[in-house]
Amino acid sequence: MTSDATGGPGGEFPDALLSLRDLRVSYPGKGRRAPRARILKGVSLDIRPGETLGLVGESGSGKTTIGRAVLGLAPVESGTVTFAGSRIERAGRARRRALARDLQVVFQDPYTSLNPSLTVGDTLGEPLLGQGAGTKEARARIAELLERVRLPADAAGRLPREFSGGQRQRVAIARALALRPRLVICDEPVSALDLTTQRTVLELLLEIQEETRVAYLFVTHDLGVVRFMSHRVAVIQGGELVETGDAVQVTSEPRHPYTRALMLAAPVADVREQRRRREAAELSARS
Ligand SMILES: Nc1ncnc2c1ncn2[C@@H]1O[C@H](COP(=O)(O)OP(=O)(O)OP(=O)(O)O)[C@@H](O)[C@H]1O
Repeated sequence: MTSDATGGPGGEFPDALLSLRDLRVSYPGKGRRAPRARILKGVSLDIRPGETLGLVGESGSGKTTIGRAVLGLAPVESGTVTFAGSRIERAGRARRRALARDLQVVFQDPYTSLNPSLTVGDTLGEPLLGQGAGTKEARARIAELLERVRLPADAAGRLPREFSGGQRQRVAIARALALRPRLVICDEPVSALDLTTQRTVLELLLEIQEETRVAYLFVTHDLGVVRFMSHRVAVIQGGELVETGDAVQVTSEPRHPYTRALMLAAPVADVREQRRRREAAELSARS
């Protein structure tokens, strides 16, 4: 079966910024004779400019692998990845370097994703200088970025260890934004943060999207977060997309049994809300 989060039956989004078609990723088996481990089994999805596609599914379902395949970090067996009109699934190193202008990533763990020996200024300056900016231009852009993510200007001279998890994640976001990308892959960007900090970082990402029209592929296992952030949601199970659609519709009236099960498994503090969800899921299962 081919999984599909495109514009509908045969209805691709003609204005898509990123399109995956029948994408298959597999890794060599562990032993010499072991079969390859098939991780993505024919995934198709579209993301339009300025849009957030939330990608949800349980641990091991292949969410991160989709992001890695787009970034050229997972072995694509077959299928296509088209970004801004060009096929990139087999892009070499030079093309990848050029693509870094438009395609960036924010990882889950702000404690390991930043180089501990680089100051925040050097962390933000690296991509700018690497793409040919002059020192003065880079310095101005660093100041702008720090202000954008609401860090003080003197943060530039400090090391990551001097910052909290939420502040570090804001540095990681600033670094991803440095080159004004068109798409940022956000791989569980708030899962390592406490709830209040999560909210601040998510709101920051939304503000930035409003200002810049950046698109996000937003990977998360948290249905509350996905609903808050996404325009559309794709649900992945065992390397296949099982349901896709408008974020509110998928999270409040899921059609696929797997999505319903995910919804029921999602922790909610409020017992009445838990009951409401269960009843809604049962109703929708009957209809
Ligand atoms: N380099 C690799 N070699 C072999 N198998 C891999 C490799 N990377 C990932 N996998 C396997 O691919 C499957 C999907 O992993 P992936 O990280 O995409 O899942 P996920 O949905 O992002 O999970 P999580 O929410 O736990 O991060 C897992 O079974 C994982 O063990």
